[in-house]
Amino acid sequence: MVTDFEVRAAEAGEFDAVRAVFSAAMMFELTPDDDLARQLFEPERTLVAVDGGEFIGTTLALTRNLSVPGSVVPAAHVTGVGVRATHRRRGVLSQLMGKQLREVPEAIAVLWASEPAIYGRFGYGAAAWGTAYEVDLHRVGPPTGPIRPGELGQLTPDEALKELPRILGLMQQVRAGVSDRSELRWQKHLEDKPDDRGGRTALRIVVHRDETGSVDGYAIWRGKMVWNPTGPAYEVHVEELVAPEPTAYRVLWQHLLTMDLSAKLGYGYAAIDEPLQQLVSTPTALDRRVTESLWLRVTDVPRALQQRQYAVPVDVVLDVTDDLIEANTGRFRLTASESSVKCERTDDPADLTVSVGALGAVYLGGRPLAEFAPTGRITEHTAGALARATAAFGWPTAPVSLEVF
Ligand SMILES: CC(=O)SCCNC(=O)CCNC(=O)[C@H](O)C(C)(C)COP(=O)(O)OP(=O)(O)OC[C@H]1O[C@@H](n2cnc3c(N)ncnc32)[C@H](O)[C@@H]1OP(=O)(O)O
Repeated sequence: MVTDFEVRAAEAGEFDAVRAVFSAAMMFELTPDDDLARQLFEPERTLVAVDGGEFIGTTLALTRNLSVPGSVVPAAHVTGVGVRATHRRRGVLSQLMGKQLREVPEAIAVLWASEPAIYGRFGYGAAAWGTAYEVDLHRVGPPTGPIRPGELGQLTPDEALKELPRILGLMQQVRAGVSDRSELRWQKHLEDKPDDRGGRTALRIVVHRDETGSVDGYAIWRGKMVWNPTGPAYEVHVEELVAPEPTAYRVLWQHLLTMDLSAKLGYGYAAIDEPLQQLVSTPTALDRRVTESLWLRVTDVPRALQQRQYAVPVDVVLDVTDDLIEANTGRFRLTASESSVKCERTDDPADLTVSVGALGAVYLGGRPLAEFAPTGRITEHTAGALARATAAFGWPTAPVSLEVF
């Protein structure tokens, strides 16, 4: 064990040192200056492990909101987790993560994991599962239907900065798991540095307009020119498609799936229940690969359970186990009706014992609570309580996370 290192909040001037640790751990080259990333740096929400003056580990908690069933709430967006290879497996991450999870003011924390094996031990659960598509455009059978002249248009990044945040906000009302973006974060999202294009074109931002001319959906994509001996086989790479309104959704996908010269389309952020599967004639041509996307950690049980909505009324006493956060352990009564939700500590006997990791996994309504019973992470003490709680924690649409942060 490394025992003589210090874990503390970063200081304003330590952006470069923090970035150097993370880039070394993740094996990517630093770009010379990244002005927007520097402006987005939140030193007081960044923890560093320092050993004799050397930075050996980091973790960041970004200040952002996340949609959860029936609401949009603050969620610590954890990223930048890295420990120098020379100091691995000596407890550095454990110290950083323990301090971070005990101290963040938000009732939940979320992250995308580089490797799924890392975060379960810290009480995170895989709360949203995403689907990556690699679409065979010759086979897929795209959606069909009329497209009015003027219904589709293209925006510059500056124009997009004015229109897109509103659409993302509407999307947060439709699906859990969607993170908001501040103006600065939107600028970073649309920054489009040539080095980040991976051999593809610059960003193209296509929008759908409703009959009044108002933007109600958008797609951000890039193309890649590919010529085979037999002819063109271009690739369309969709980076984001947000269209909560059904016509906008259909028309945008119709547009992208019928792009001239193209043979393949890639999209990495589809939901498990992505409606596109119902709109194409050959869903198998979407070639779907399912992976965990958003991991979620409940850091304050009563506050977290009280700030989401439930699919059906419920009254259940949960006995929560949590090895890391003492205040989370014990019995809590969750009472939810159509008009109110309450979660309070209680001395009443437990209906269910549940690990904090299982609570995180079901928090966004993407996994059934009952799935965890055979794993030992949930025990039923009152007959029928598991079925009732499973129905309440579920949600009609699956959560989706639209970006790796
Ligand atoms: C949200 C994000 O930013 S995702 C990015 C995560 N970062 C990376 O993947 C970069 C490369 N890797 C690293 O920087 C480091 O190896 C880390 C951060 C993954 C782990 O840091 P360490 O300081 O080595 O972790 P630490 O010593 O505290 O390990 C705690 C436990 O987790 C286990 N563990 C650590 N890393 C891994 C891993 N990649 N896979 C499986 N288990 C792991 C350890 O074996 C240890 O288990 P134990 O308690 O049973 O002995």
